[in-house]
Amino acid sequence: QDNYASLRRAARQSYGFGDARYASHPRRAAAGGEDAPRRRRRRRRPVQPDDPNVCESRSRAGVRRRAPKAAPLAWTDGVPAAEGLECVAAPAPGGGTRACCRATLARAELLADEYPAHFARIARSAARAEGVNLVTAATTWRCFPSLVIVGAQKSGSTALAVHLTRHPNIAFSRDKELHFFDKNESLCPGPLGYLLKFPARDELKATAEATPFYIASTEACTHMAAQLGRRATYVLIVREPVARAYSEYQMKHRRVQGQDGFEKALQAHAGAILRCVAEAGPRNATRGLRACAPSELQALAKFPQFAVSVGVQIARKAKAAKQAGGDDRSALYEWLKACFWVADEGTKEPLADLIGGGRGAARFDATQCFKEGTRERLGDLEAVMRDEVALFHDCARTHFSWMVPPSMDAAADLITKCVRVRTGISAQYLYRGLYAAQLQRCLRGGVVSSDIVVVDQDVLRRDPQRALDAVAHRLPRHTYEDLSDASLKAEMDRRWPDFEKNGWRLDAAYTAPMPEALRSDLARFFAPHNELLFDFAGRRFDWPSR
Ligand SMILES: Nc1ncnc2c1ncn2[C@@H]1O[C@H](COP(=O)(O)OS(=O)(=O)O)[C@@H](OP(=O)(O)O)[C@H]1O
Repeated sequence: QDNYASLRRAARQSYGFGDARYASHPRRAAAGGEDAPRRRRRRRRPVQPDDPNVCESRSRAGVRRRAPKAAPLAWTDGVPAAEGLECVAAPAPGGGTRACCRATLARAELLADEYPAHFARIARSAARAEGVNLVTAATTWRCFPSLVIVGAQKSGSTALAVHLTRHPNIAFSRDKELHFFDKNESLCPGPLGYLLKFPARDELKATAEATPFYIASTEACTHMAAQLGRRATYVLIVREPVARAYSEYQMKHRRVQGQDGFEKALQAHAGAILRCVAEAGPRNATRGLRACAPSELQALAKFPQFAVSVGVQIARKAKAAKQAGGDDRSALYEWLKACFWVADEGTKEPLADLIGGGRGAARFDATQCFKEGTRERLGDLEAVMRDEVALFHDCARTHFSWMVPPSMDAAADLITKCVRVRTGISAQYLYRGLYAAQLQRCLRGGVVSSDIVVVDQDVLRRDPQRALDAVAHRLPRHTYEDLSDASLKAEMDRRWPDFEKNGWRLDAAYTAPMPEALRSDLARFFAPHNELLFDFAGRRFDWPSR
C-alpha cells in the first residue's frame, strides 16, 4: 500500500494531471470531479455458478458476461414463438412469411433490473440510433431476416452487402457480420440481442444481414434452418478459391502487421500507460486508460481491447489479493511492477522513479501483460498452403477409399472428418474455398437447396446490376443509380466507418502475385471441388483448373 501511495503521489506531482485530468472524464466531471461522493452501485442478486437459467460467457478481453437464458425462435404449425418475446408470423416483402417479434414488457424490465450490463450491451446501439430508451428499443417490433449472405469470406460479401443497403425494399442490419447463428448465442441467451441489430419493422422492407462465416461454420445452417427455415434466401457469393485463399492470407498479413504496430505503440507510450493506470487506481484502470491515454494510442483498433484487458488483469489480481487477506492497491502495484521495466538498464527500477522521469524510459511487457496483442502469427505462404493440401490428402487416404471426392456428399464427409473449423480469419485457407462441401453440409443442416442463391464474385464486379437482381430476386426489381467502386466505398465509409480497421479492406488491391507454381498446384487441388459446385449451381464459372 505504501508503495502504491508513493507511486500515485509521484504520478500527480510529476505530471500534474491528477484531479483535473481525471475529472475530465464526462461522468466524473458531471458529478463534480474526483472528490464528488461516489454513487453506490446497486447490489445485484448473486447468481449461482451453475444456474441453469443463466448464460455465462467471456468477452475476448476476459470480461465475464451473464445473461438470462431464453429458448431460440421456434415455429409450431406456422406460428413463431420465442421465450420472453411476443412474436407474429407477418407477410414478408417478396412473398412468404417471416417472424416479427418484440420483447415483452416484463422481459425488458427484468433485463433492466437484473442484467443491466447485458441489457445495455444488446440494446444500446438500437436505442441510440432510434433516440429511445433501452426498454422502448427492446419492446419495438423487429423482424428476422429474409435474406442472409452466408459467405464466403473474402469473396465480395461486403461489396454485395453495401450495394444491397441501397435497395429500397431491404433493411440491412446496423452492423455487418452478426455471427448469431454460428455461435451458440442463438441458443443462449436467445434471439433478442440479434433482433436488436435490425431496424424497426417496416412492412415494405425485407431485413437482411451478412455473416460470411456462416457457410464455413459447422452449426450455422442447422440453426438458420430451424429458426428461419424456408422464410429466407441464403446467398453464397463465391470467388475463385485460389484467389480467395490468397486474399485471406493478405488480410492476415495486414492484421499481423497491425498487431506489431500496436505493440510498438504500447512501447512508445509505456510511460503514459503506466501513469494513467497508476493514477486511476485499482478499480478504474480501464476507465482511467480511456480517459487519459494519448490519442494516438486510442486511435488504434486494438486499444479498446487493451484497455479492458488491463482492467480485467488488475481486477483478477485484486480479487486474489483480497482472498489472501491483502488489499487491491498492493495488487495494482504488483501488476505494474510485473508489467513495466526501465529500458536502458534492464534492471528493476522503483516504479516511483519511473514516474518521476527516472533514469530511463518505461517499457511495457506486452507478451506477459497483453497476450491478445501478440497472439497471431503468420506462416510462410508456400508452407501454409502446401501443408493444408497435404492435410486433406493424408486424411482422405486414411479415412476414405478415394483421393478426390466423387460427390458433394463425399466432399461434405471429407470436411467433417478432416477439419476442425476455426472462427475468424484463420489459417484454413483452402478449407474455406471448398464451397461444394460446405454447401452439402449446409443442406444436411436443413437448409433447402432452392433457397440458396450462388453468385460469382466476378459477376458482381463486371455486371453488378445482374448479380444484385439475382440476389434480391424475391423483391421488386430495383435499378441502382450508381454502382461505381467510388460510390460503393463512400457508402461503406458512411455506413460502417470502422470496417476497415484491423486489416479489413473493402478492396485491398495488393499487387504482389501468388507464385505461379503454387497457384497452379492449388488450382489443380481445387478443380474437382469446383466441378461439384458448378453441378450444384447449374452453370460454370470461369475459374482456371490448373
Ligand atoms: N465491387 C466489388 N465487386 C466484387 N468484389 C469486390 C468489390 N469490391 C471489393 N471486392 C472484393 O471483396 C473482397 C473482400 O471480400 P469480403 O468483403 O467478403 O471480405 S470479408 O470476408 O468481409 O473480410 C476483396 O478482396 P481483396 O481485394 O483480395 O481483399 C475484393 O476483391
